[in-house]
Amino acid sequence: MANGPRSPHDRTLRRGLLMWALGSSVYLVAIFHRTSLGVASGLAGRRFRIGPAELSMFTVQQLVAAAALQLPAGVLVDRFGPRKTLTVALLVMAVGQAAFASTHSFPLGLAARTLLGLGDAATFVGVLRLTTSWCPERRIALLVQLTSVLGMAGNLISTVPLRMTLERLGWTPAFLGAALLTTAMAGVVVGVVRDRPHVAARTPNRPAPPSASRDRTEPPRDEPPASARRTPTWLREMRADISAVRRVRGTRLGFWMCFTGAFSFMAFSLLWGFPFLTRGQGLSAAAAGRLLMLLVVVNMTIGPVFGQIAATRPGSRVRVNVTTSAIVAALWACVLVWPGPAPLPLLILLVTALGMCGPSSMLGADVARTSNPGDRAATAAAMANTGGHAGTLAAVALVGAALNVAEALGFTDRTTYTVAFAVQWTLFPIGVRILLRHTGKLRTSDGQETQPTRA
Ligand SMILES: N[C@@H](Cc1c[nH]cn1)C(=O)NCC(=O)O
Repeated sequence: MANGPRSPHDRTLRRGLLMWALGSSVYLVAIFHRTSLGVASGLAGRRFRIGPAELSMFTVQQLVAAAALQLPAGVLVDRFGPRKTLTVALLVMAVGQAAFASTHSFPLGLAARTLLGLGDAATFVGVLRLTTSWCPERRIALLVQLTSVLGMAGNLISTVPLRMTLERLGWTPAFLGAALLTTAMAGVVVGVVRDRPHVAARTPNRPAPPSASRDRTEPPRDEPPASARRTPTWLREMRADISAVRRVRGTRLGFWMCFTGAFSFMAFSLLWGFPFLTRGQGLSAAAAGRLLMLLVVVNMTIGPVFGQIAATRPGSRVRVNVTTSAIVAALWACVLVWPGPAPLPLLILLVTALGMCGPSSMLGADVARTSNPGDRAATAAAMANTGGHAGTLAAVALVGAALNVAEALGFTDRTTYTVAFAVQWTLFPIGVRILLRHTGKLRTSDGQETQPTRA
């Protein structure tokens, strides 16, 4: 009977889902902050008295901060637990958004966006660690994709609802309100989130005992040499954790899956998609906005599908990731060689395929997670996610540099954008080639992809 007494297992599962939901809400808040400049860029230009180049610096600065802190954030999550790290991340984002709400100075604005990026860095890996600690293994891949779906909801809130709030309340109250809500969320996390079931049963910073699934190549932790003993213990242990995770081949494979899966989609959705569609392809602002909305909707729809595939057929994660990237690369090639503006159905196909890239790159984080022991889940996922950040920064920089050169040479808008996006296209063959090399290493003698397990 559904109403009968619940078993301890059911109770743990329910609490696990509550923890996941709370963690994912933190991620939603982070994605809201990450994307909140989109509809506010016109207002920001007037408020800070800056042009498009400085405006894009806000986004790039935020990305660089998130990328730089990604790996340390993963290690901190594994060491101090998701509750503390998610709380600090929320408070850092709240301070960043409050500063962004109050200042008119461009350098201070940049500092505020840096804080937003730093806080953001800990959220995805924090939720991932919370999920792996609380939920059964067979549900994790799907829940991680659903986390991303909720993140996209944060992206949606930062579009029309944020624009309406900005119009009604104005810049400072709207962003201060967002900062206040973020602080309130930190209170909820402190009050409700617990790092794992039965806290008392485990040691505080090392939740799981060394497990049989740890990489066999990992050397024993000998006494460090005298020179190394001058380094603080926490720093030595942090370095040891990072290098242990890096040595696992599945982590490196996950890195390149994230790199290849994320770069084009992220550069398009965060910065260059809108000008490409309007100035490069001649669409109206409204039509370009609808295509960017389609990108988010596809991302949210495909996430659960890829999550289910990862949960039931983990051996196909690499294939799904590579196939998605190949489709996107082929569609980009069609759009870029099309004589004149590409037809709308082709652009719709391209944007739909780009929307699949978010869930596809998440598969890389999942491969890294399952290739490492559970007490390094966040570090492993962070290392893989760094691949996505590195690819995104490379694509953003390549497109930006190519735009500058093409504009200086006096090309038309369409040619300028075609050249710039052709340059970012070159990252596909590079990423896929390295990725496939790592896949080759992951195959066993009978040709099957190995299935690394986690603690
Ligand atoms: N789907 C990935 C794409 C990405 C972005 N940066 C690095 N990879 C993703 O959303 N990861 C989670 C995140 O919030 O970074």
